[in-house]
Amino acid sequence: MHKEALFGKTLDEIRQVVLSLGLPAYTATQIAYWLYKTDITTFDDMTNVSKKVRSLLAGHFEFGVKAPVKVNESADGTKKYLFTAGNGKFIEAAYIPDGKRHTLCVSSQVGCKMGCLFCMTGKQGFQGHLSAGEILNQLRSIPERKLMTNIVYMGMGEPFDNLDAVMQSQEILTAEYGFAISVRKVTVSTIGIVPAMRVFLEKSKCNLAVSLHTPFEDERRRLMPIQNVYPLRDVIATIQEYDIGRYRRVSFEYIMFKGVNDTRRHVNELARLLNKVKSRINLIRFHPIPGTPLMCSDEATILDFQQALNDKGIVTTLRASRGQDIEAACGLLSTKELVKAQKEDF
Ligand SMILES: C[S@@+](CC[C@H](N)C(=O)[O-])C[C@H]1O[C@@H](n2cnc3c(N)ncnc32)[C@H](O)[C@@H]1O
Ligand code: SF4
Repeated sequence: MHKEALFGKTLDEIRQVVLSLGLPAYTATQIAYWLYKTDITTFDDMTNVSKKVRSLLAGHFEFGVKAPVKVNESADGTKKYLFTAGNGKFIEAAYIPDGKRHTLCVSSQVGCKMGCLFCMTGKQGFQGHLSAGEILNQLRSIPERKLMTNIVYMGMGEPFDNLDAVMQSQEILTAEYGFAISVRKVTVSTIGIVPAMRVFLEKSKCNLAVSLHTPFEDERRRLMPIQNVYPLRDVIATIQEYDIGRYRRVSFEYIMFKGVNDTRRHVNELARLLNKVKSRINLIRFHPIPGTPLMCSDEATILDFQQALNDKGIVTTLRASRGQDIEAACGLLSTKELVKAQKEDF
């Protein structure tokens, strides 16, 4: 019999479970503590819960955390963790230490439907949604979990194509009963799915990052098919409808592609487009993937581009390229494992 996982449930949901099993309400708080504040992995380890309750829980639920199946460590300290996601499927989480900042980049789906030209996860196609528990397990089950200061939903998949699980995982990530990470330290990256983005802007206080990559709509259409459904102008107009507040951050991600989106024309159009949007731009070096003619802009061009945007009054940062020696492009490691698993099947 397939048992539902308890890990990944909100405190309210745990209360429902507890009441349905005829247990006292306070048991819910105890269970949440063991799920989200400790590193135990079985009901038996819940030592302040009676044996009877533990076996009742074990009879109805699985605990729901699982260790990574593989880890690759880069010379710069970045680690890529690989998790199974059922039936020969794999997802990745990247741990990126940087001085006092410890960032975990989590996946929200197995593969992705969006088909961006430059993305290895996109090339895998869509294989499934992750549950809130599977998203949070990427944090819960790695040795560095207690160090983590920042969580970014920038791994495999489009978070706003799996909105319910992403919102639920965020609740648990930021709640006092959960992992208690500040909303200011959590960022969700999206290709710009407008209806889900609205829900997120209304209901969550976490930061938003939008993958922009070119200010010109025809160019963006070629890089990112989603442009046909939710054009950039609608994405930006939607963001402008909301009062972003003092602490919340909206940023635009911009991968630098040589000879494609790295000219003065692009700087000028970006400045025009983002003129009235309280935001910043985060430049990203393109991590090459097999089967695409796209290349990364050269270093001098990237630095000039950054300077030119800053000169126009747009706060522009350049993301450090990390983990280059361990399949830095998100989706590469899991693709390798997927191909290996498929070969073993034959
Ligand atoms: C993998 S996506 C996941 C989040 C969401 N689906 C999105 O596109 O924003 C996170 C970021 O990685 C970027 N990205 C994808 N492939 C890349 C590559 N080969 N090199 C550098 N960045 C890449 C995306 O454009 C996006 O800004
Ligand atoms: S960049 Fe994001 S939206 Fe595009 S295919 Fe990759 S994961 Fe999906």
